[in-house]
Amino acid sequence: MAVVPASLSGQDVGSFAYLTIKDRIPQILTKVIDTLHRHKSEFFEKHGEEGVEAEKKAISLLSKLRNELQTDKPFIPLVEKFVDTDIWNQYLEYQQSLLNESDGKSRWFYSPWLLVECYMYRRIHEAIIQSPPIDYFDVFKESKEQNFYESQESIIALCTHLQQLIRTIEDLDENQLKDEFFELLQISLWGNKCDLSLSGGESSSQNTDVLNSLEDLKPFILLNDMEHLWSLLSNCKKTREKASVTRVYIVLDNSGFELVTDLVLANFLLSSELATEVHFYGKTIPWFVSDTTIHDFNWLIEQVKSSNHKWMSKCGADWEEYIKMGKWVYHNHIFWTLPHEYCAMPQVAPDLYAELQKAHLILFKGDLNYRKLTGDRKWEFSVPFHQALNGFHPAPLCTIRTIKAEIQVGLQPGQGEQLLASEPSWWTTGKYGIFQYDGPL
Ligand SMILES: O=P(O)(O)OC[C@@]1(O)O[C@H](CO)[C@@H](O)[C@@H]1O
Ligand SMILES: [Mn+2]
Repeated sequence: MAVVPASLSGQDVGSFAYLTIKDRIPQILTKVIDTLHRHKSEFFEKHGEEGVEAEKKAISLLSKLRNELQTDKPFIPLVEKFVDTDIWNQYLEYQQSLLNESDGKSRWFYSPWLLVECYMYRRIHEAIIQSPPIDYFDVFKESKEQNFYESQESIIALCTHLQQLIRTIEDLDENQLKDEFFELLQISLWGNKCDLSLSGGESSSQNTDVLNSLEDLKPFILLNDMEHLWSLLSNCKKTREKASVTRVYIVLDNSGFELVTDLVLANFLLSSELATEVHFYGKTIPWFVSDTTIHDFNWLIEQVKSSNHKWMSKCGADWEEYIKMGKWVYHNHIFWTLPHEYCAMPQVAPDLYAELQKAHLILFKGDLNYRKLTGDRKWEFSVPFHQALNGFHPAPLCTIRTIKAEIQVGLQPGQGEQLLASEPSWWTTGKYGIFQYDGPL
């Protein structure tokens, strides 16, 4: 086993992990409770008194959770039987055993930050599934939909751009096609600024003109491996035999505007023939406020399709067609909402690892994916990405992430330290972004 650094943790007072556990997570929980309150009459209309009782139960479970968090109580096992309950409880026991070896405190401020945050979202889900008949309710749905509605203008601009591009795509030479690819990659990168967990669940939509801001944003791309993605995919296209496939997997992050940018990119991959199939992975339960579930995915495509705007609705119709034809495939797997780092995937979810090995390229969207890829550990800035992946190499992969947590590897010697000295919060605001590739060059 390779030696790896310690996990980020709320133990480090003043760190972003500490502030998240102290302020942001309780704020999100309070918002969840408030959301349930506000839906009381809807639950009554749908389920009568039973619905109101269920709402009360969910709220009391969530208030208890908030109290456990704020008084730094030990983690308790999950109780409700669900597909991942046993794996979760085993992991909690394992973490407890690690802590027993040191000071024995398996609690909110003493456990690895990644576990703490994942545990909180899993406990929210538990409170909901313990409260039938409202056990289907997505407490973050409203915020995700709001993000989509508030980004309408940018979405229209993006869809129009895509449709114009597709019309002339066959006339483009290699360099022009590459430029377009790079442009859509960057849009997908900056789309990741809009997550709702960083903003404590408050609205964080796309209202700047991202298409026209790309040049201004370029200096903030700290690592730029876009060229590797182009060589890889254009090479696949050139060497591909008739009837053979190029599969790109996108491990999705946030719904709303970010998801639109990812779908636009996925559409371009097919239209340019850089890929012949795009596979998407979302979350099986509501997660980190804005993460995409199958319901969000279907809902958003339906919304895009039913838009009054000609080009936007054309996009939605095309996307639905890709799904019907099997060119776009959406997958679910519980692994994505477990607390494990990705290097544990071959042991914990060998079926998923085997599936990922079929990809020609995997794109990991967003900050949480980066944290899980690198184990959410205190790596030195200059440690190579390949090393931080700690054996996770299912296929060539690239992370597309705006930096929103105190973890970054693969920088030039001194680069991270310099940023820290001039701008202490540089790595928690989403101002900077990366395309970081690992795979054959
Ligand atoms: O994965 P995403 O949506 O890009 O970001 C998730 C995030 O908001 O959640 C964590 C804090 O709650 C941070 O790691 C990160 O900023
Ligand atoms: Mn997210």
